[in-house]
Amino acid sequence: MKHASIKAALRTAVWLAVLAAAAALFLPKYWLFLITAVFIVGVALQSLGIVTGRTGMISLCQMSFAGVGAWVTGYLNLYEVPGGLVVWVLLGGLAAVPVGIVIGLPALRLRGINLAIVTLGFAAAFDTILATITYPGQTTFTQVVRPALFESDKGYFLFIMLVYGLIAVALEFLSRSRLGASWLAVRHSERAAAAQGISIPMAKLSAFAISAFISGISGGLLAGYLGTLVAENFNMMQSLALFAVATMVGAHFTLGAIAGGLMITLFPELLRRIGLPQDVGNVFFALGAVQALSTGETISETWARLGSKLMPARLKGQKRSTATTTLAAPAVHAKGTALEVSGLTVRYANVVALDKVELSVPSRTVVGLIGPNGAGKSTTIDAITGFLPRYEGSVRLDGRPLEGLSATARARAGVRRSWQTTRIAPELRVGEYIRLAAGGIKPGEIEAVLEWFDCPSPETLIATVDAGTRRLIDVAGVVASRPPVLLLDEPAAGQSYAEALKLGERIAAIPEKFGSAVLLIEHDMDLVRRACSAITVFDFGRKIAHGAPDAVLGSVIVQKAYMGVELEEQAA
Ligand SMILES: Nc1ncnc2c1ncn2[C@@H]1O[C@H](COP(=O)(O)OP(=O)(O)OP(=O)(O)O)[C@@H](O)[C@H]1O
Repeated sequence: MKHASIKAALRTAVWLAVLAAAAALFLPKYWLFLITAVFIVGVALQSLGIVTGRTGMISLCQMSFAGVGAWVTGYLNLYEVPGGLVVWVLLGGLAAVPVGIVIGLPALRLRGINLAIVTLGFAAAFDTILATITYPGQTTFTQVVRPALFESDKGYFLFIMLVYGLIAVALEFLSRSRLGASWLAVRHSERAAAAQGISIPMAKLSAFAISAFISGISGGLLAGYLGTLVAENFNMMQSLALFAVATMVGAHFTLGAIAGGLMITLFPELLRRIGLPQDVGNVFFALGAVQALSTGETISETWARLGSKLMPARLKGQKRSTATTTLAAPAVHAKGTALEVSGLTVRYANVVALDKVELSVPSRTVVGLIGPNGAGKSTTIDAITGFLPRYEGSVRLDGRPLEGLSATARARAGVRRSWQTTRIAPELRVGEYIRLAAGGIKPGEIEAVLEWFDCPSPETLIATVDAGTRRLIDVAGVVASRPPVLLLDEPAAGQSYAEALKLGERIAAIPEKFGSAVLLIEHDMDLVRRACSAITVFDFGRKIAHGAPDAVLGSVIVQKAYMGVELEEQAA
């Protein structure tokens, strides 16, 4: 995984260096000056890519963070603080961090349009503040001093390319780190992310903080580019245009950020040359954003899709290496009852979904939980894993009550689950997902788990695998974390009959190979027979049977629950 990050980072660094050298050598002075702005805007777009593209939160105040960075840079320049532009820009970025965190706080509770209103409100408030103050050096026309080595316009272009490259490389590493994967997981499904033990507040606030830092840097770079700044450089309309372009191009991709920078910088130039009003640009950006939202695909993703069609199959990373890997020894958990549910009652308004049910899963066993549709099986899993606001009764893990713990805390304590519908972020690679799901797992162990489940190689993009395989990867991630208890909610959905039976065999072997106990919800009775040593049956929110699979599945009460009146009619 580390190897892949280094390769990706090197690739990015090399082609950016080639681009910089070609531009510096062949572009005329005026165009070089314009292209410098492209990459400064590209930095701002990269910052928005973190918060919006990667984490799925709307930020309409990104240029306000840039404004903070620019203001601090201008101030430090005015007072000739030692260190020069590099230090001032970094301090400007740091100054934007607390602002980013404060703006990020409402994101812990708000989503979508509500978060958009809050961030837009901040941008409007920032506009008002800027209208009453001036940028340091604005009235005295004090120019922000560029670093001595990069003073000329060509030099400053190379300086900007250096900064852009450093940020792009850092983001390559970040996007393949657990933090980067957790942002994508949060964007895709907050519930699934919490079930993996990810702290949602931490993921959201870190995204806002790092995004504000990079945006603050872009403001400082702009100060060095223009020399003096005015409030209009950072107003609300700039933030809105940035958001629209980021949505259109996919600013969390290095190429997308550059394409967005080109549009924002060169479009006004083009409009000026053909004599059209500048507002036409905003209309175009808005239409592009609507197009990307309605097709669900940004320009970068379209390029990637078309590019992958042209790529030879051998480069796509679908095949796992043939070398066989060995699973680590099973985890050692407490003996006795791993999971104990007593008197569990759940109501949805007038519907009693669960009525004082009892359930227990001994350690290192597989227990099936079956019942007709609406019997209360998923509700039981939701209650155990902390996804219901309230329930009556108690849930104990290795004898310890879980009441009062959030979903994240329960997952960290060792109750892990999969979902009826797969909730893996498609932008992740298989190995990144397993690492995200299983915490501090070693690369060799990731390979071994994937091999054991017959899943694609770690480098395979989730988006490229079919629904049945995604479910298998989902289960592999939960199993790889080797918790005391794992709850699998219909893991065979989307699999063929043969695949389901094979999965049944694998699930039966989980306690021995990984040390975990399993509570398995399934409708496929052949799979249940293969996997489980005991079965509990629910009907209408009550426990109606428990025991060995053959005895339970052969009992009249269970058959009646499944076939209802049909059986009564046959008996009559
Ligand atoms: N959010 C909800 N609001 C209201 N009622 C709900 C809600 N979720 C579940 N129910 C009701 O609670 C009962 C149990 O539902 P649950 O989804 O737990 O059943 P299940 O056994 O998992 O069914 P299936 O096999 O179809 O997934 C059903 O009557 C269902 O309609």
